[in-house]
Amino acid sequence: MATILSLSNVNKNFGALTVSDDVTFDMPEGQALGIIGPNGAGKSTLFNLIGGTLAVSSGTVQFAKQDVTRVPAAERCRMGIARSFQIPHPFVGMSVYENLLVASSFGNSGHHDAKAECRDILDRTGLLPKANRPAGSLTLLERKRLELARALASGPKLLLLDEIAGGLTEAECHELVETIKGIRDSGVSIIWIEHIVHALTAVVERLIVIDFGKIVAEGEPSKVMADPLVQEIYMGISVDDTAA
Ligand SMILES: Nc1ncnc2c1ncn2[C@@H]1O[C@H](COP(=O)(O)OP(=O)(O)OP(=O)(O)O)[C@@H](O)[C@H]1O
Repeated sequence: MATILSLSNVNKNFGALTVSDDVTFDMPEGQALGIIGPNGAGKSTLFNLIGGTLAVSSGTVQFAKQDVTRVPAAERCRMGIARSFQIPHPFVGMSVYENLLVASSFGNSGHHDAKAECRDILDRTGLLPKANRPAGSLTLLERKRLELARALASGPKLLLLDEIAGGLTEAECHELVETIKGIRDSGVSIIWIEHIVHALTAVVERLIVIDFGKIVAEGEPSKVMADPLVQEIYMGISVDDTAA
């Protein structure tokens, strides 16, 4: 399987604060990869470095066999890296459908028929009945779906999902997981940062744990979650507690 994304010794410092610390990993095309870690561990920063909204302090980012370390964010989007944000900010005065058309015109879509493609994405993300509603009138779940749909409309090869399930009810979360599984099964590579671990592990086949900007564990999700170090870092269960 070809490598879609490769990070080599990526570092990011804000003054004296190191937020990405020698991050190195390869991601095969078509993989669904989860990233977890405590608040402030540097997860969203990593997305900013992959998407190009932040420049690395050192190290390299390769996407689809090209060195994109110095490539601006808009160009990376056109190359096929799309992202959903923790807090959705759609164009609230535009319709849901128009929001997708905007994303399609800026992205990597190259669709022969962008309108038909956007309608198909609305259908796949459950937003077709809301297509002509102003984006500002959507519920939280619908806004999350729109965030996903806009990212898809840009024609991604790699989709970065930043805490997309946050704030949803259990039932809503389940609905969204099914939609993301559909995207994964269509062959789009996915990296998903999420605190709702059961939602994440329902989709991803590999998990990376970040703490203080450093990768501290990675591998098959159930094995990673059973690692005592991960339990201590992520869930506050210390090895001593379990022994008591
Ligand atoms: N532009 C910036 N300037 C200075 N410090 C920053 C900047 N962006 C992020 N940080 C700091 O970097 C650290 C990592 O932030 P980041 O948002 O990447 O963490 P996170 O793991 O995504 O957290 P959360 O789970 O809460 O979203 C935090 O201490 C944050 O305050």
